[in-house]
Amino acid sequence: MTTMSGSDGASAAGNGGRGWFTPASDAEAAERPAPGALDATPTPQGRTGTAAAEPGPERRAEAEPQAEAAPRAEAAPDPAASPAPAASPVPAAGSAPAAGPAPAPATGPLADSELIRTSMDELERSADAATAYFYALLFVQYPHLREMFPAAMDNQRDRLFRALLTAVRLYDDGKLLGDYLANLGRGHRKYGTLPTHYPAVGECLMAAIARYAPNSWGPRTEAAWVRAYTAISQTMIDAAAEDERRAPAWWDAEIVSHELRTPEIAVLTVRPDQPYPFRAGQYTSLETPWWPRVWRHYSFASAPRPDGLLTFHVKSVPAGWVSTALVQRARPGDVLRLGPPAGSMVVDHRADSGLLCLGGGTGIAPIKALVEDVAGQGRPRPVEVFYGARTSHDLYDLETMLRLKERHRWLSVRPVVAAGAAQAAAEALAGELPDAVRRYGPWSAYDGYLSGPPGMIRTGVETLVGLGIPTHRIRHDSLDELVAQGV
Ligand SMILES: NC(=O)C1=CN([C@@H]2O[C@H](COP(=O)(O)OP(=O)(O)OC[C@H]3O[C@@H](n4cnc5c(N)ncnc54)[C@H](O)[C@@H]3O)[C@@H](O)[C@H]2O)C=CC1
Repeated sequence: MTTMSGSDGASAAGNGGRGWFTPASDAEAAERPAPGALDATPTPQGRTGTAAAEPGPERRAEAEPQAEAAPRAEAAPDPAASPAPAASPVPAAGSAPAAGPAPAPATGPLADSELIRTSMDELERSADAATAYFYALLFVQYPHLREMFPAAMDNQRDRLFRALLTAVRLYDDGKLLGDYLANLGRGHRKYGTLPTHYPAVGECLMAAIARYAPNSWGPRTEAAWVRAYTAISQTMIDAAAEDERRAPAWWDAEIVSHELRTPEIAVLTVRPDQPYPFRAGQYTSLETPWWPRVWRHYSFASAPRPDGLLTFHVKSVPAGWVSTALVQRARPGDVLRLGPPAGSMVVDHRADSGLLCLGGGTGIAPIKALVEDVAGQGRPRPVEVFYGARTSHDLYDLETMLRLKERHRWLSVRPVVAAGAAQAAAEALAGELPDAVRRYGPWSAYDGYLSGPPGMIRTGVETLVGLGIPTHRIRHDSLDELVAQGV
């Protein structure tokens, strides 16, 4: 992965008209791929195509717009009628990026990070309009890119802004930002995004920021953004290129079993067309044949198995295209498409500490995988699972969890039902999941693992911290991603 240091990456406005992504040297330019897009959800075209950025994992139970109509970008302000200020030149397709540009001079009164944050703060106030404008401009200027995106763009808009916000938030933490962007780059391989897409996206992004953050826009801010965008692109391109050497851009996976546990919840088992390496606690992105280019994230509900099969728990949510299709329409024989594994909610097997696991609803899926993972290590350590649901009827995987408990003496499983004692099964605790955890303990020697709806994760983390588990020992999937998914 490229380190983010080097050329200034300034735009035409900022560097005397050289244009963006000017190669640092001809030799490097010859060797490097051209930049790609910051946030595309492109069509899976070429299996081995290098990629752009995945805007952070959306989360599993998606709330999608109901009407599947013409692209929503049409509702955006007409960029042709009203050109953006400070429009920068389009770098030639295939032009090579600068080598490892620095994301920010970290010192000085107006470091890049400060300029970028100020403009993001202003942009955030018009986030919807800015993202709509961005996509409208992109599709007007580069119509061939339209087919790479889903027909309805609502979720896509969120994803772009979320990716930007995350990158900006992590801007001063080189390691975290690098990991995030590398993951984004790898994740975009499945879309078939090409490095040559990055300049187009960069140009339209700058135009949107210039238009919707006019008070903070100027040559210095523009130059800071160009440096940042160039660095971001390069990191993602490098990560995708590296990934290309060892993994396919996506996996086809045939459904081998489809089990309805409740009218809304299905357990799907799939067979990938080639080995799919992942770790218990991770998740993947999944595309169905019925909604091309619409990807959703689901956790693996089992640790890696010798037969290579993968299992997912899917709950259909109102207006959820993918989830509803997976629960109500999918059948054995249907073929899904999987992106690469992602996520860091994994067990450190070098440690001996106990695991305190909170699984809310279908959030129990990765918790079950973690339990199997610990069992597979053959080195017993205490694992305490609190499994929450609204009613006892919704504890769709309780039997499996109780069977695991019977097999492993180090495992405890406590069902928790939120809807009140009257509806609780005899053996279930009543109340919210985090409250139930408080009744047991002490937990300060445990590591926390949380998976479920965003509200549960928020209160769960607060609770565990209050019970003496430091934040660095608490793991969960990104809250931003859960929230942005609209769940
Ligand atoms: N399917 C999958 O692979 C995975 C799904 N998820 C997420 O898990 C969630 C599952 O949704 P549902 O099954 O509908 O769960 P749900 O909404 O029925 O809630 C399950 C549990 O969480 C508790 N809870 C909910 N909101 C809370 C709050 N604000 N404070 C404290 N406790 C709260 C409830 O009391 C209940 O015990 C979705 O958000 C999904 O994105 C997370 C990881 C994996």
